[in-house]
This record gives sequence, structure tokens and C-alpha cells, in this order.
Amino acid sequence: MSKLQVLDHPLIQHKLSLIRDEKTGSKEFRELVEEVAMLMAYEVTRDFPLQEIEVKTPVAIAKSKVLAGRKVGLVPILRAGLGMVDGMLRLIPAAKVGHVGLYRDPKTLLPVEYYCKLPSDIAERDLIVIDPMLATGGSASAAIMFLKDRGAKNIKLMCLIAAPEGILAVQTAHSDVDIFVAAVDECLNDHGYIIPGLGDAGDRLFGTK
Ligand SMILES: O=P(O)(O)OC[C@H]1O[C@H](OP(=O)(O)OP(=O)(O)O)[C@H](O)[C@@H]1O
Ligand SMILES: O=c1cc[nH]c(=O)[nH]1
Ligand SMILES: [Mg+2]
Repeated sequence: MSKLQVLDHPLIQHKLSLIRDEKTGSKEFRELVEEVAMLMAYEVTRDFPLQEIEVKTPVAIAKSKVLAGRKVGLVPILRAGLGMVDGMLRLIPAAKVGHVGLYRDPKTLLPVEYYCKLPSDIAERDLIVIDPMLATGGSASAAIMFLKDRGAKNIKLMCLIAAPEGILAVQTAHSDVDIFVAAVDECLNDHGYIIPGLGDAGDRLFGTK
């Protein structure tokens, strides 16, 4: 079974409360989502391997550590996942970014695919799928399947808020994919929205409705 990690760092939790607040407008919402994504990236990359090198300081040779050259790919699920990309790139600037476009049909709640553009070498990359919301889990499961169909092997999922239903769905469909979230909420409502959640992440990021 894949691991679920709830990132309970105080800065993440504080900013998440501001993100949830209905009074937070699009500009601040975007800034906060970017900041939380950056803070979460710090934890999601904790298992990245290091290698020792020697660095000449002004006074001596230091045995020091650098990332062991693993290639990283970020895969935002459009649209709302876009809000998390820049924050993550601030910490992992060499990552390549692939885009998977999915929207949830409001009646069936099933994901509908409309776009895909991925780095050609995704099979060699450590991939992090990003989306603020994990509700039924349909979109994340479909995006992950999409990547696996194209050869991806090493995949993590990072979301701001998850419903228990979504976590179970992804864990059932993809037991090899570890999930990182800032909060696990109570449930879904009849329209598939996370309760209490934050509303529609895409609409709040981009000012649509
Ligand atoms: O777990 P699920 O039940 O699949 O729901 C979660 C999906 O719903 C939202 O996207 P939405 O369909 O609203 O598209 P958008 O990002 O373009 O607004 C969200 O960003 C996820 O991708
Ligand atoms: O609560 C939810 C569920 C799906 N998508 C969202 O943006 N919010
Ligand atoms: Mg939306």
C-alpha cells in the first residue's frame, strides 16, 4: 500500500487556513498556493539521494553533498495544478514540466482528458503529479495511469487538500504511488466537492466561475 503523508508543518497549516478562507481573493490565493507548494516540495523531495563531492572553500577542501543527479518531472493537472508549479520550480529549478489537461464532468464526476504534453524522457524521471484537490480521486488516478501508460515508473502525488474517498481511490488504483497532502478533510458533498475544502481551486486561482 502506498504511503500517505500529511505535511503538518506550522507554516503550511497557517497558509492553508488563509487559502481556505472565502474572503481570500484570487491574487492572495495564487500567492499562498505557490508558497504552500514550495514548502511541501521541501518534504516531498526528502528522499532524494545525495552524493559526496569535494568543494574548495577559501580556506580548505570540504567534503560536501549535492543531489545525485536524479531527473525530476513535475506534472500539474490542468488547470488548478498550474498554481503549484512555480513554487515547486523555485526549489527544483532543473525539473521539467509536463502538462495533463483533465476536467471533471460536473454530472458524472468522471475526468475528461483534453491535453497532454510531457517531456520525452518521463520514463527516466522522478515524477511529482500536482493538483490542489484530491476529491473522488478520479482525476489523479487517470493522470497517473496516463503517465504509466507512457512508461513512467517513479511517481508521487502532491495535493493541498484530500478527501478520504480520493486517497482510497488512488491507493487502490496505484499502490506504488506515495501521496503527500497538507490536510485530509471530512468528506465529499453531493457535487463531489471536498467538505470543508476550499471551494473550486481552479475558479479561485483564475477568477472564473
Ligand atoms: O478528485 P476528483 O473528483 O477528480 O476532483 C479533483 C479535480 O477537480 C478539480 O479540477 P476541475 O475538474 O475543477 O478542473 P479545473 O482545474 O480546470 O478547474 C481539481 O483541480 C482536480 O483536478
Ligand atoms: O472541492 C473540490 C473538488 C474538486 N475540485 C475542486 O476544485 N474542489
Ligand atoms: Mg475546477
